[in-house]
Amino acid sequence: MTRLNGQRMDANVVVLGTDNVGKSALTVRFLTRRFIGEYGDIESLYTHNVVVDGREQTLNIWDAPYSQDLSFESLMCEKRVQWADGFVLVYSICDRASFNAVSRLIQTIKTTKDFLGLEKMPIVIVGNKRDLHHRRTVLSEEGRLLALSADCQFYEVSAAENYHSVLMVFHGLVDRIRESRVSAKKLAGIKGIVKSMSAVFTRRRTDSL
Ligand SMILES: Nc1nc2c(ncn2[C@@H]2O[C@H](COP(=O)(O)OP(=O)(O)OP(=O)(O)O)[C@@H](O)[C@H]2O)c(=O)[nH]1
Repeated sequence: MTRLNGQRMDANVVVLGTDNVGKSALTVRFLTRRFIGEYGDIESLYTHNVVVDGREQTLNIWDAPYSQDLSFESLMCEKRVQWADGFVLVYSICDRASFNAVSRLIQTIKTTKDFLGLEKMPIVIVGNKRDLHHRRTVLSEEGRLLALSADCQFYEVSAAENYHSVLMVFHGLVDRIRESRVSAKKLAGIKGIVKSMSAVFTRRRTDSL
């Protein structure tokens, strides 16, 4: 989970999406600025230090596999939601099924988060392989609309061709994680005030009896 000590923040990020959408390409591009083409299909956990808006961050990034087996996927989702401070959900703009899977993943994450009683989970949706626009089957508007309806951020990128847009994805998620931490702190503060006020009133009422 996220830790804030002064200016430094640690955050856990899960990169998720169906096979072949470019999860590893996106992650490796962010970590190394490079696109190497083939990545194998091993699950990986990386730690990376970045500076966002002048503040240092340590990101733990889990490049996670996806399962078609929905019961296994929901079990895994519980583990991931417990571990994560935010999600990068990736689809390929040339693969409609991968887009539909992102839509399902958002629902599964939200249901799991509610089940675990957690606060809002920051999510960024990424339509990858923008360079293959001649093979596009998912319109940008569809991605944008999905993000709007699920209160997520949206980016279309090409991990193959562009580092900057990939950087924006991770910086965007860091911003969202920070925002959600600030609102969680405020909420905890308000809850604390309400709790102590109701304790005072309860005491007064019992004293006057
Ligand atoms: N043209 C193009 N190809 C890409 C892009 N991103 C990834 N690829 C290619 O898509 C294939 C899959 O990329 P990966 O990064 O391995 O995808 P993944 O989602 O991690 O795949 P799994 O390991 O199966 O889960 C590879 O051949 C990449 O070279 C992109 O932006 N544009």
